[in-house]
Amino acid sequence: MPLRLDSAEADFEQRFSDLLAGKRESSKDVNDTVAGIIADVRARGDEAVVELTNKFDRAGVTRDTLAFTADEIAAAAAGVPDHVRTALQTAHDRIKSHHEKQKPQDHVYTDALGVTLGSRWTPVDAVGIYVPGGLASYPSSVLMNAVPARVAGVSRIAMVVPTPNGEINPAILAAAQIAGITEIYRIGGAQAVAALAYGTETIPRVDKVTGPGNAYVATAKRQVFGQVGIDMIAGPSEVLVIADSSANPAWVAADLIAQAEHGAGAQSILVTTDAALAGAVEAEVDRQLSLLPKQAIAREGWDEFGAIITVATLDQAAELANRIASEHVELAIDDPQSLLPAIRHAGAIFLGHHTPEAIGDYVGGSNHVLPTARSARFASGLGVLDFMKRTSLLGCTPSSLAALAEPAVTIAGVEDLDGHGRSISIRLNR
Ligand SMILES: NC(=O)c1ccc[n+]([C@@H]2O[C@H](COP(=O)([O-])OP(=O)(O)OC[C@H]3O[C@@H](n4cnc5c(N)ncnc54)[C@H](O)[C@@H]3O)[C@@H](O)[C@H]2O)c1
Ligand SMILES: N[C@H](CO)Cc1c[nH]c[nH+]1
Ligand SMILES: [Zn+2]
Repeated sequence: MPLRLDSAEADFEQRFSDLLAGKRESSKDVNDTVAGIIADVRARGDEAVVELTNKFDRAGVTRDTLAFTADEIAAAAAGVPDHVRTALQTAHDRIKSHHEKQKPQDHVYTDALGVTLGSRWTPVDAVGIYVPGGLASYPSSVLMNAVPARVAGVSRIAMVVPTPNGEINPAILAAAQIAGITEIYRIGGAQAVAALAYGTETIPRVDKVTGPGNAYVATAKRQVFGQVGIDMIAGPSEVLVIADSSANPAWVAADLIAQAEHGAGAQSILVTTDAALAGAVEAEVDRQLSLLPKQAIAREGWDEFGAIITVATLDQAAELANRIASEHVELAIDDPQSLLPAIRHAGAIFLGHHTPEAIGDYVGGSNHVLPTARSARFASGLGVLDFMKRTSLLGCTPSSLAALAEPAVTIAGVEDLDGHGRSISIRLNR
């Protein structure tokens, strides 16, 4: 049974706070396990990666088979049916076209004093992209990571993907081929993140690790941050649907199930102004779950982490959505534009009855790697800027340096840093 809350009830605030505080991702156990795995990979390199991969994924890898060969990639991709390849190519092209619009411009100008100021954008040299693959396989996540990296101009992209029982969905390799990725390793979980961050004999280290994954992957990214950059925490998937009486209960139920189906801590929440709709959606989720191939996973997620919240007004729904700061927020109302300004914290917003979140997972063109676990309060979805960095530029002439010298030397004085002051004053013709 999902949690049922009603904002009119006296204990609502307490129960809502408990929902916010609920941990789906990073228990102490996961933190400790991940710290052990990272230390092991740092100490023993390939040997640890091979051992851990065979332990957790039963992948049957050796040091020599950690990387897919070019022939393996080509053969698997060639076996993918034409309609799947076409769908992946459509997704690729739409993601690429949208992300190309995110490419930042360098900006340089000279101010009234004659000081040149500006920003220059350059790509990260080497990135590791994580493609999840424990409970499900995600060819779409290959594209969501790889396309913005390529648009940014990253020169080395190393992809990791777990191969449970030694198996890979060929569509993963077809997506990689479409996106032009050639360096691919059969590894996942915390050991893959550690290998990318610290390097092993076989896997050269990268500068940044991006991509979604389960609690082990998300925790590993947190723990290697600093050694490498990370995009954000994109952990177990979430959706929050705001619906009023204009919503179709069967459609809303289908969207809640679509996230619960991700399993491994995924969360689906309905916030509605219509108590009758709340009941209808709950019954409909039950009915649709019984038709779903992944019924057990989705039902577990819905029962454990799902919630249905009844509120008085759409403004109140928006306020709760901001406090939850969900990865995905759907506005299942007739006039989504009217509520849009009120939604301030969300990884992505889906507008109106005809925009199921799943269209954004695949072919909408926007990125599906999005901040989870309330991190949409301060983080954004994956994009081209995650694969670039901004360097500031500054240039003085003799006269603009002279004009700025006095306040600079004064501040150096109050900071008691005479060396700083001297490096400025030494240049002045006095
Ligand atoms: N936020 C996003 O953008 C986004 C996108 C796609 C998927 N997802 C999420 O990614 C996740 C994918 O999870 P998944 O499990 O299918 O694949 P995954 O690749 O993230 O995790 C599989 C790995 O977890 C590790 N692991 C599993 N159990 C372990 C244990 N007991 N101890 C140590 N390591 C262990 C193994 O190394 C295994 O290779 C889901 O939660 C899904 O919601 C998020
Ligand atoms: N909903 C997931 C997190 O945004 C992404 C995904 C990939 N494939 C299916 N779904
Ligand atoms: Zn999804």
